[in-house]
Amino acid sequence: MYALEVTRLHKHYGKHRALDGVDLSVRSGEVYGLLGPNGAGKSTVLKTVLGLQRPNEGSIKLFGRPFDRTQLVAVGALIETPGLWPQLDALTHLRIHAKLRGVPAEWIADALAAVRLTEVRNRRVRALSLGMRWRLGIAIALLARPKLLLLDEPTNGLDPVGIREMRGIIRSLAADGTTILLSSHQLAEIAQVCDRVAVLVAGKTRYEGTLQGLAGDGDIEEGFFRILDAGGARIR
Ligand SMILES: Nc1ncnc2c1ncn2[C@@H]1O[C@H](COP(=O)(O)OP(=O)(O)OP(=O)(O)O)[C@@H](O)[C@H]1O
Repeated sequence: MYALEVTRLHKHYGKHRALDGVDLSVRSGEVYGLLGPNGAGKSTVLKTVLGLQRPNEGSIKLFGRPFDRTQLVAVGALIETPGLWPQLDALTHLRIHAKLRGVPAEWIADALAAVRLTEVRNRRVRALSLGMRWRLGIAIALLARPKLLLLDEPTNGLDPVGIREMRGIIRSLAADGTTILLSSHQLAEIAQVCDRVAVLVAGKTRYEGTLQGLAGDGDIEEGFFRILDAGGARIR
């Protein structure tokens, strides 16, 4: 059973083909990594899956059915930076989002615990570390108990402690049954948490499979660069 299937997805901005044939198949319960250099199209894929961008061609299936917006209640996402108010505390953020989305207030405690922010729930955002702000963004995404969670570069800008913390959170969410699709341009990050990966180069899927398959006879990094070189990777 697939949580998400993306087939021959195209997104053009004028003459620029941001997505030029993307195929992905994310199995229910797995942590799936979307890898690729800057400009490869990772964020555009996530935005298209969320209905924030309309594709020019291709299809998206969520939980085995063709995409329609009503399925998005089961999808949580943190794309780019979380929109937070510096003067409000973490708990107030979650209360506001719960109210707006009709989520029972009792679910707030679970979202806080899932991202390990229970202790600092009364701290204002301006006094939270960058890692804690990211985790609050994830807590907001988790409020409605999504089956599929999309995370765009969840370790961007974090120090090693923040990165380790994020990794632990991703692993425990997956252990609890949430399917996770995360994008990164940092191979080492993906290698530590993902079951399978796709490598996008210039808007095309150039590899999909396990990390062992990506490594081939060498190491994962060599396999990754081989695919980038074969796909004509360049900064776009
Ligand atoms: N709204 C837009 N208008 C025009 N071009 C865009 C727009 N959004 C993205 N692009 C272009 O589409 C391509 C893919 O961008 P995207 O942000 O999806 O890449 P990415 O893989 O997420 O990169 P990064 O790792 O830098 O975040 C890039 O060349 C980008 O400049």
